[in-house]
Amino acid sequence: MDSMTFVLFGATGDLAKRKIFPALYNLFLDEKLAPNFSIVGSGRSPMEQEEFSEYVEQSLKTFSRREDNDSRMKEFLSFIRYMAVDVTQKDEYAQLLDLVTSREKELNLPENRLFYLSVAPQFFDVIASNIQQSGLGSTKGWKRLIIEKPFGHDLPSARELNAKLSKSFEEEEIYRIDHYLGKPMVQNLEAIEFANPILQALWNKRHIANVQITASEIVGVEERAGYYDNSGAIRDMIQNHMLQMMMLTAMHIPEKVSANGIREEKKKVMEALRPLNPENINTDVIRGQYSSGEIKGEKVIGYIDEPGIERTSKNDTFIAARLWVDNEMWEGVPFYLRTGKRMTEKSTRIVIEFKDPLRGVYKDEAGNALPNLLTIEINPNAGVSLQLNSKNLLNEGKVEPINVMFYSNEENVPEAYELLIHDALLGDPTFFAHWNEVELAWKWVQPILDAFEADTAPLHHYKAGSMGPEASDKLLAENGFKWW
Ligand SMILES: NC(=O)C1=CN([C@@H]2O[C@H](COP(=O)(O)OP(=O)(O)OC[C@H]3O[C@@H](n4cnc5c(N)ncnc54)[C@H](OP(=O)(O)O)[C@@H]3O)[C@@H](O)[C@H]2O)C=CC1
Ligand SMILES: O=C1O[C@H](COP(=O)(O)O)[C@@H](O)[C@H](O)[C@H]1O
Repeated sequence: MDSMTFVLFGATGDLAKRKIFPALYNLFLDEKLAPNFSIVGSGRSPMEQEEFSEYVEQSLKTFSRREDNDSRMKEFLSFIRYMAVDVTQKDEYAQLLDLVTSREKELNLPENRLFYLSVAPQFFDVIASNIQQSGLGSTKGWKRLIIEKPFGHDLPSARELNAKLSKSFEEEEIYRIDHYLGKPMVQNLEAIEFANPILQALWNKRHIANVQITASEIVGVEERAGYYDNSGAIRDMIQNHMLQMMMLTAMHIPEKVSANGIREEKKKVMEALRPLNPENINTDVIRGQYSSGEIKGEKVIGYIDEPGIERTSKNDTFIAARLWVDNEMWEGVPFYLRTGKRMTEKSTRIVIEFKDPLRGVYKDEAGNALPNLLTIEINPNAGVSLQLNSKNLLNEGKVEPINVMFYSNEENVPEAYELLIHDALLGDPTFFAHWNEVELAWKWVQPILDAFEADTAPLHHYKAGSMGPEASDKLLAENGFKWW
C-alpha cells in the first residue's frame, strides 16, 4: 500500500461521519493503510483543529464496527487535519495546497493524492477543475478522484459531467462509487459464477429459465423528499445498483479475471441489452408508488402524504422491469428487476430459476412445478442457498423442496466503504463503475425517464407493506413465472 494523502471534501457531512471516517479508521486498525499517511478534511464550516478532531472521534465511536481503543484512536486522529474551504472559490484552494504539501513534507510522504468528493453532485465539476487549476492535482505521484452517485440526472447531464471531469482527471483516475459493488456478496458474485464448475456449466440460456433481482426496502422516503421526489426508484436504484448487479450476473467469464476483463464483460452485457421504446416500456416496465398501509403491525402513510412531497407527485417509489440480454448466452431468458420503498421486507437478493426439462413429472401437492433455485442473499443476510427436490419419507415419500444453505456469519466483515476505499488506495478499479457502464445504463434508462416525464406510463399504486403492485406479478405471470 502506498503512502498517500487522503483529501476529503465534505468532511463535515453525513456520509463522511457515518461511513468514510469509520472506514478509514477500520482500515488503519487492520493495518491496511500505509504506516505513514495524511488525511486532510475540508468542509464549508470554520472549525478549529481540536473541534474537528473531537467531531471525528465522535463519529468513530458511534459508527466504527470496532471496539474502542483509545490509544489507537488518538494515533489515527493525529494523522488528520482540517481546513474550511468554500469549494466554489478558486483562490481558497491555494491554502489547501499549502496544507497538503506541508503535511507531505512533515511526514515525508510521496505526492500520492486521493481526492474524495463527499459533497453534493453540483460541486463535482467545479472541485475537479479547481483541484487541477490550483496545482493540487499536479503531483509527482499518482492522483485519484472518488465520487459518489448520483452521477448525472439523465443521459445528457451525465455526459456533460463526465466531459467536465475528463478535463482534470483521466478515466483511470476516476473511481465512481456504487456502494452495492462494495457489498461482500456482490463482490463474491464473480466467484460464485465462475469458480464453481457446476454452476459455470449451467450459467446460460440452456439451463436458466429466468433471473430475478430484488432490492426491497421497508423505509419510505425518510427525510430525503427533496432528493427522492426528483429521482424516484429509477434513478435512485435501477440506473446504478440494480443494473450493476444485473451486469455482474449476466457477464461472460472474462478471458482474464482482471479489472479490465470484468469491466469489458459488463460493458458487453449493457451493449446487448434490448433497448426500450415507447411500446415495450409499457409492457416491460412497471411504475409504482406506495399508498398508506401497514408494516410490521405499524400504520404508515402514503407517499403523497409524506412531508415535503406534493400531493400531485407521480414519482416512482417502485419499479419492476423485464430485461432481455440479446446475446448468445442469454437469448430468450428474461431478467426481472424489482425495487421499491415501503415494501414487506428489507431484502436484496438474486434468484436464479433453473429450467425444468421434466416439466410436469415432479410437482408439489398443489400441482406446482418445483424448480431448482439458486438464491444469492446480499443484504441484510449474506448467503447462498440452493433449492433442490427430495423425497420426504415422513410424508408418504412426496417430493418436496429442500434447501442447501450457506450463511456467512463471520463477525466484523469489512463494510462496503472499507472495501471500496481500500481498493481505490490500491488503484484497483474492479468494483467501481466505469464511465462506459454508467453511460450505457443511462442510455437504457433514458426512454423510461422520458415516458415518466411525459406521463405516458401508467402509475400503479401499491399498499405500503406489500411486495409492490399487482402489475409487477403479472409481468412474470405473462411468462409463466412468479417472484421468488
Ligand atoms: N449520506 C449518505 O448516506 C449518502 C450520500 N451520498 C452522496 O454523498 C455526497 C455527500 O452526501 P452527504 O454527506 O449526505 O451530504 P451533507 O449535506 O451531509 O454534506 C455535504 C458536505 O458538503 C459541504 N459543503 C457544502 N457546500 C460547500 C461549499 N460551498 N464548500 C465547501 N463544502 C461545502 C458541507 O460542509 P458544511 O457541513 O461545513 O456546510 C458538508 O461537509 C452526496 O453526493 C450524496 O449524494 C451517497 C450515498 C449515501
Ligand atoms: O443508494 C441508495 O441505497 C439505499 C439502499 O442501500 P442498502 O445498502 O441499504 O441496500 C437506498 O435506501 C437509498 O434510497 C439509495 O439512495
